[in-house]
Amino acid sequence: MNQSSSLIADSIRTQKTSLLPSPANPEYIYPVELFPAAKEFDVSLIVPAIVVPSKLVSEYRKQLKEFVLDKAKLKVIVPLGDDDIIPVGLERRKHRKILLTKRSNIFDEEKIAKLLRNEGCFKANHELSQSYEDWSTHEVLSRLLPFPPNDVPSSFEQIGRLAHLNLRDDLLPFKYMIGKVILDKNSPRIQTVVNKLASIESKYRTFNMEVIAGNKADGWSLVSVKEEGCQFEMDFTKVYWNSRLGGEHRRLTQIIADQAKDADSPVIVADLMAGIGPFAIPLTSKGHKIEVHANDLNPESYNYLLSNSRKNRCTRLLCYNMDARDFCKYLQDSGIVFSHVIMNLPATAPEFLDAFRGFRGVRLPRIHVHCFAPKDHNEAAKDAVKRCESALGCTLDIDENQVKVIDVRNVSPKKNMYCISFDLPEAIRSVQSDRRRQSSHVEAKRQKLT
Ligand SMILES: C[S@@+](CC[C@H](N)C(=O)[O-])C[C@H]1O[C@@H](n2cnc3c(N)ncnc32)[C@H](O)[C@@H]1O
Repeated sequence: MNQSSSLIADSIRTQKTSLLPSPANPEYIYPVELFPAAKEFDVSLIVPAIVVPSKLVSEYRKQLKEFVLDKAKLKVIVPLGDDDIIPVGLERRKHRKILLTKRSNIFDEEKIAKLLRNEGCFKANHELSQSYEDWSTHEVLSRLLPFPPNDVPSSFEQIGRLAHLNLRDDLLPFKYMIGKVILDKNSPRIQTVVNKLASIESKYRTFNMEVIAGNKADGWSLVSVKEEGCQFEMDFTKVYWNSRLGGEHRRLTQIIADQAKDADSPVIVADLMAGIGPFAIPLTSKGHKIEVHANDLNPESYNYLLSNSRKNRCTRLLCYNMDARDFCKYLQDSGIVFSHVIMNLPATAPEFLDAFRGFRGVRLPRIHVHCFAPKDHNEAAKDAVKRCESALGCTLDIDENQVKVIDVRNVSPKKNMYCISFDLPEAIRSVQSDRRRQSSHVEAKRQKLT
């Protein structure tokens, strides 16, 4: 909180705080129309101001930048009120007040003192009335929660009209209050606030969530999201979606789309764990010469993949509902010659590479496999290569197989998500499907990743 805001906060700290939510009433869901704590934010205080001619207001504001009151949502240029005293000869309506930070000696500051010598500029005060609506989410929660401002949540992941939080354990007693403030400050853009109940462990990478504020009527979890110019509809409680992966979806689709520009025939892509299609749909809805075979094990994801494909008028998108290993074999058996494979199931995707053992396709594809690994990039790269080699049953040559490891996103204090891309090695063709027999062979031939 900046100096001005903290002064305002100090002034309300002296007021009655009995209505503040506390761990004593943790299960209290705040009514939509009334927030008991809201009136704690009604505050009135006097701040210094400088009155300047209206036509020079932007110029003077720039000059006084460091002294102007800095508080979210606050108008710092205001007209003169009837109570403001104005020197004889000056016209009230042709002047504006610039509100300044509340320092006792503000008018002694050299820049302000100099400005006051200009015609039409003079000192004033301003009575500032603030209410709950005028405070930012962070300011309100910093005031209400018994934590230092740095430990107060104010951001969230947005999925259409839903705000999705993953609150720390010590914040759970305050979850309904946090939900209510986030809803108030972001409505109508946000209509429901949910908190994740447990870490993602399910087979389909979905998770349980609790509505902590807002609309929870039937259909609350049906959302529509825009990414890469495409519209995705889904039931957020039934399929996987992560808005934080937008950058990765763009990066990989761009690489493939760029290659398709120079290709004579369509580039064929196999998306083994496609979800509702954040790679597959942009690749096939924009007229690129790209054909995607997109698969997901979750029947709900498959259904949304189909409906989103229709909605976005995707050409050359074929959808499947199979296990990724079976799907990989199916594509080979069908003689489909794919040149890129996307595998985004970071917890276990590298292990699925065993499905390529004894590869029979006429062309060895480029693989893009996502995984979690330690923060340190070199350590992560070694880790990722080792997991891939172990599942493939043969080694990867950094140069020959064009191995690249990209940092995708920060996941937790110790873990990042990465994407490892490589050309499937020729040696995979002669690897048999017995994983146990191959792993010692890989250990012996392991290369050092530099
Ligand atoms: C992390 S999500 C990624 C989805 C999508 N690629 C994206 O970027 O949003 C992983 C997906 O893998 C699917 N999945 C899990 N196990 C699978 C399996 N054995 N075969 C195919 N898909 C699987 C899940 O249903 C989920 O949609």
